[in-house]
Amino acid sequence: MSELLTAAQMRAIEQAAIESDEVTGLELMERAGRGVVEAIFEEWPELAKTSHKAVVLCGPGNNGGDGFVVARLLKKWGWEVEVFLYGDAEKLPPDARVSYGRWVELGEVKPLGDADFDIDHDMGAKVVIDAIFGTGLSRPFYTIGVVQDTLNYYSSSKDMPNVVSVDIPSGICADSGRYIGYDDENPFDSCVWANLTVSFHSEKLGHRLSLGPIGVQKIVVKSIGIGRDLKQRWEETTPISTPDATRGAGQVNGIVKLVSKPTWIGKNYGWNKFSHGHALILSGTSGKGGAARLSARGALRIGAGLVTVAPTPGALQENAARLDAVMLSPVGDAQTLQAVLADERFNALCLGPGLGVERARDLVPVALAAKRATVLDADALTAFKDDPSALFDMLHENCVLTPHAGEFARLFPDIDKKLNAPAAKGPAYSKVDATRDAAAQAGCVVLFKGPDTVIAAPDGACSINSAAYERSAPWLATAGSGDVLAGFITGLLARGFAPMPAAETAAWLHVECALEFGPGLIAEDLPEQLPSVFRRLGA
Ligand SMILES: NC(=O)C1=CN([C@@H]2O[C@H](COP(=O)(O)OP(=O)(O)OC[C@H]3O[C@@H](n4cnc5c(N)ncnc54)[C@H](OP(=O)(O)O)[C@@H]3O)[C@@H](O)[C@H]2O)[C@@H](O)CC1
Ligand SMILES: [K+]
Repeated sequence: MSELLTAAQMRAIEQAAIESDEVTGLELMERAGRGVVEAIFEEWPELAKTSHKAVVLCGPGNNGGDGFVVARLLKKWGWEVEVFLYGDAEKLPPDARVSYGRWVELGEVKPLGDADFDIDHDMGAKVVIDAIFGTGLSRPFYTIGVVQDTLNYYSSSKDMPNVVSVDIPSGICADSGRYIGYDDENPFDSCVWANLTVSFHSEKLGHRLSLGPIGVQKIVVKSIGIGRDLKQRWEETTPISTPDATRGAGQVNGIVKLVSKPTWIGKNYGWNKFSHGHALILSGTSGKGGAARLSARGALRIGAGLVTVAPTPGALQENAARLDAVMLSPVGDAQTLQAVLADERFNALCLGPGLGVERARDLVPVALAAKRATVLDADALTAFKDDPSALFDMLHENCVLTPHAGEFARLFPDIDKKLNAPAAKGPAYSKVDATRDAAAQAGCVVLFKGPDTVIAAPDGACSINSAAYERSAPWLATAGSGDVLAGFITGLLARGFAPMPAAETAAWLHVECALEFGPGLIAEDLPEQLPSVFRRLGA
């Protein structure tokens, strides 16, 4: 899994490299600028063949400094380059000031303001470089709305210059992926939309969270030669908490991981069905069983040895008519569930999909008291909206909560309020912050669904399963898709996965199944893609 950094973590890493005399800040800036030019020529190889025109928009910090390096390198490549600066050259930070000085030997610098931009005119450029703000964006910017609109017009129109953002599109908070600004005050309350974004060393959280991917469009990460192991670097510079390999992505001083292809999905297959665990999926009344059946199918396909659905007695016939490999055990009330759970072989439980809120209120306490690995989704979360702390008091470390945005707001209203307050300054409160806070409050793993699914454990371990860029699967937002995900997690818990890796692996496979099927997907299709996904993974 690769690391996703905050602006502060990136700065600390750069600082450690600079302080160890490994490299100077100016050298890093040169490498960053070179990385941008390389990425442009890799993306559009025809641009490297003859000279063209570029417009470079530089801002008041080191992001602008990178822009001056890009301008110089393109000029040396024979291009015509027009450079604008937003801010005062005398106030540039030292490295950016040097880069500015090197550019000034080659060409002029015009002030960047709205008057300099005409939205109908492409300035004859093939590429416009957005080096206005990077990881240092600290507040909204209002004064160059026309510039911003012009760039967005370019990037979304054919035969207009390509917009290349340096590090992150200006306006996006590198930590949260949110646009910095007040909705009601900023008429241009969005960021630059790029055609290509070139970042350095590692992706930042903002490339993956919230609206970040919409602005970023395509992300390329270039090395700036500070390649020493990130963990080692942190150990040298910061007190470290020991990462725990048994907890999936683990935690290295708060660094968030990007969930990637599991390497071990097939490795713990045992000898027979009994060593793959037995998942119990609680279900609802007659006519409401579809969601739990989807979970059960997911749990079975992902490798649980046995799966039992437990509907109300009245819904037994309906379920018997629909299920074959999945077994049935009627559960009318809490007492019956307690008796069923006396069988220790049920090692993973799933409550929520199609369960009904009343029934959830009765059954969840019994299920949690049994201390099995437990997924709570849908109705099992909504059931506690009036008294979330009653639920939190019962939860234990082997639980996974899987709220979507609405369920999250019901269970964690204070956290949700913070997350949805306007991002008035950077770094803004992010979905990563929110999910970590929720996991700490709940005392178990929380998987906060979305195209940017965030998974966090109470100790701060956190990862993002991103369905963006090459893994974008908007058709995954379909009825019942969450029920299948709950089933995937339950199935992996039954197989003995710990909650964090179970949630991460299930979320990754869920997106993979959607990609495997493509548009037109319905929830029933998801579990059926697992065999070919597993084959591809060599599981
Ligand atoms: N460090 C390194 O060695 C390397 C860094 N690299 C590059 O540096 C970038 C980070 O640089 P950075 O920290 O200088 O931040 P950056 O995004 O350029 O802007 C900060 C400036 O903008 C100002 N400002 C903020 N918001 C504003 C607003 N709304 N309206 C107006 N002004 C506003 C802010 O002012 P302040 O908040 O301090 O008042 C400050 O002056 C990073 O993204 C990467 O591209 C690479 O070269 C590799 C080596
Ligand atoms: K930028």
